[in-house]
Amino acid sequence: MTMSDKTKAWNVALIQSDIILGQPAQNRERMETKMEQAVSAPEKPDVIVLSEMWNTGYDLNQIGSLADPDGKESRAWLASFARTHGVHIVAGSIAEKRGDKVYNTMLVFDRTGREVASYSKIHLFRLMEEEKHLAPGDRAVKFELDGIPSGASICYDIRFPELARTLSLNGTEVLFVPAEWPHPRLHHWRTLLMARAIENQMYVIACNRTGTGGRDVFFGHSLIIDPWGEIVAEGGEEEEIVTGRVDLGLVAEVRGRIPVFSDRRPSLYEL
Ligand SMILES: O=C(O)CCC(=O)C(=O)O
Repeated sequence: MTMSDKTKAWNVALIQSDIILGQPAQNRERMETKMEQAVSAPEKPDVIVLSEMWNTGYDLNQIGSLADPDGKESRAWLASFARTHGVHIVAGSIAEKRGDKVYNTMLVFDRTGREVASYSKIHLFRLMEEEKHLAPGDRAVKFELDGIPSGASICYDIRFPELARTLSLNGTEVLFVPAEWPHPRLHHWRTLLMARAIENQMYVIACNRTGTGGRDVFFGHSLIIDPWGEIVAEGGEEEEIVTGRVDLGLVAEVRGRIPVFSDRRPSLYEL
């Protein structure tokens, strides 16, 4: 199926799941089972979204040996799942080994199984010592699914409004945000996601993990927020598949109602 105009809607399924620290094979099996469950639902999803670093969790001390070399194994099964079930997959992010470095990389497949984007997290999170073990990506990434301009952000990236702004100024209508965001910063998570949606007048679709990893307790609360800042769906603190329907025509409507993009004064934004 192709989507030629932007008045269409997507059913979205966020796989809000726990992650077993340092166990890529078990995590893959668990993800696949939950994704099978998502595509078997009566409202079959158009897009499935996973959370951040779902293959390894933050097992940073072993990350060099656990990371998927060139993301090959993850890419193969995700592409095959997307093709088999005719579903887009914003496959959260994986620990991906490239050369002697490890990246926190988002992979995106369309419903034919074609990889349409990969994005390595550009802002590494010092509070979890990411910068000591991972290498940062070096570019922002936008892509299309069904012709809908979409953008990539991973977890901590949402604290940098410049990234979401750059993406929206370049046409992005849907921002995907896989995360491993822990307590006690639930209000930061919800407020920042809400702000990115309202200020950029775009959908924000964010999938956060649950469970514990080391000292961190992850609270779920995956969110789908519309371009007016209304919550379409929100998870609780436990594992679940969070689903919602996204009306892609709403972006143009909201952008027409309050024309912030044409009201910008970029020449005055420098001191
Ligand atoms: O910014 C935060 O509070 C959480 C960020 C985070 O956990 C991450 O980027 O992995």
